[in-house]
Amino acid sequence: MRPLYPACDTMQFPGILFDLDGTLLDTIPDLADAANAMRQDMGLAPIAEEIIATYVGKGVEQLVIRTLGHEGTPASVDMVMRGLARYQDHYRALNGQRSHLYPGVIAGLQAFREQGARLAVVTNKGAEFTGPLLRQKGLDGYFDAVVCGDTCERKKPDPMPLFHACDLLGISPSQALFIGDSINDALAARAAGMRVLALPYGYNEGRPVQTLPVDAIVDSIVAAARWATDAAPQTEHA
Ligand SMILES: O=C(O)COP(=O)(O)O
Ligand SMILES: [Mg+2]
Repeated sequence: MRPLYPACDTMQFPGILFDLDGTLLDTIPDLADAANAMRQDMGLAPIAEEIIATYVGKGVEQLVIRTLGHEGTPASVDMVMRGLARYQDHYRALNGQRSHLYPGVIAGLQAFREQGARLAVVTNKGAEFTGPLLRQKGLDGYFDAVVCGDTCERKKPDPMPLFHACDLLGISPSQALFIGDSINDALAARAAGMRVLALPYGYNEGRPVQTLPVDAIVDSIVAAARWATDAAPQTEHA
């Protein structure tokens, strides 16, 4: 019987786009330390790392707004502006200190490279912090493109940074696989017309990863590389 989707003669996914925080690196310890240092500067008590993890995902402005509004009263614009400056100063000093790679990341990136795929990072973290962090953790050599939260006019869940990454890789969105940990990744990938996988160990703004509209949940980046070759149904590329 003819398969539903004819197999293509090139590799299944010529381009793989990766989220950063909660997908490649566990960055919560440093994000939480910086957020609590900001709170202390502003006369507020520290909050638990697990709570701050639920505030991560939509970029630094939302992290600051959510962290300052933790007690239930939304912070004023002036407070948010002051908090943002304090937070950035602290994160500049703390970035990478207690962050670490998740198991299987390096082996998974190598597996994707061996498949011949071009790789990109698409993160909502600012460029000022992303480059140094990738270098510090020995990840920078794997990627042909890095798109950050302030590279494009809009962040994930908007598809704009994903389209930009595809342009930089020289592929069409339908040729890309997105690998992330949150609703922002899933919605951005779906809006871009990409296949998408989720990792269960990241930060999905406090919601179960099983609720995400993704093609599959995989345990690690190595498992994602296996899925890309074995499990994914063949699709026709534009
Ligand atoms: O900065 C954030 O809010 C999250 O970053 P991410 O897109 O790499 O998960
Ligand atoms: Mg993430």
